[in-house]
Amino acid sequence: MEIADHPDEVVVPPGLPGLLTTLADRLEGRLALVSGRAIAALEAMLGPLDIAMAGSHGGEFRPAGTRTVQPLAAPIARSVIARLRDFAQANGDMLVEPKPYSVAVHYRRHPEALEGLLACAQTLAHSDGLHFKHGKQVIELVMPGSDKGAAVDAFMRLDGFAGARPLFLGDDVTDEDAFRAMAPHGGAGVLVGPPRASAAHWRLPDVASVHAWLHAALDASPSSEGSGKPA
Ligand SMILES: O=P(O)(O)OC[C@H]1O[C@H](O[C@H]2O[C@H](CO)[C@@H](O)[C@H](O)[C@H]2O)[C@H](O)[C@@H](O)[C@@H]1O
Repeated sequence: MEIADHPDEVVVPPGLPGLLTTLADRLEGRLALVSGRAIAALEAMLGPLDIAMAGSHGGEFRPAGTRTVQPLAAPIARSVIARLRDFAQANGDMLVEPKPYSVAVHYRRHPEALEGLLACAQTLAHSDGLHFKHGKQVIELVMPGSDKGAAVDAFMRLDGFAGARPLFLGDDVTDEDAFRAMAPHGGAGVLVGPPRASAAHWRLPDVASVHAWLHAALDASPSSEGSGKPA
């Protein structure tokens, strides 16, 4: 999906949920969505999908075949969210996005507030023992132990994934933890976007090329009937 000005304005291409479901079926369940967003936010965008998911940067984890979300971290303290809300309100009413195991503050509409936001977030990270992430026009505080690499490792311990050679596609700096987690499993990362220093071994230039690659993979897979189109 392409970046939008506001998280609620993301446009999901109409064929994407079907494409993901078809891929998951073709891979016999060995497909997982690993996101900085909450699992609830992923489902609000994509609809209810029976696909393995990890949200809140790996703080929450849900294998396929269940609606039960397992925590991989402790919930973030309400006092941290309240402090960031106070800062955001005092600085142009920046968007605060609380998630079960992390909290994001979006400064896309208020770049002038970035310096103060970084100082506020780093102070909170230090005082409350949180990890700090700086994504695309967003800063996030997450519970220790929750990152996308930890989520990858948790999936790879499941029977359905164990022994598979994983590929992880991502565009954000927060995807680097997952790219680094690929090597011990014999897998590789695929950076989506322009070249940058990255632990990924491969690169696709943009979201459109990811969709094209996934459709080509479906077309080429042995059980495909040739259309590559999701059912
Ligand atoms: O791991 P991801 O699935 O890539 O999630 C990363 C963050 O995505 C969202 O923020 C980003 O997308 C927004 C909508 O396009 C954009 O407005 C924002 O600037 C981006 O940082 C989401 O809101 C965050 O919670 C995720 O951590």
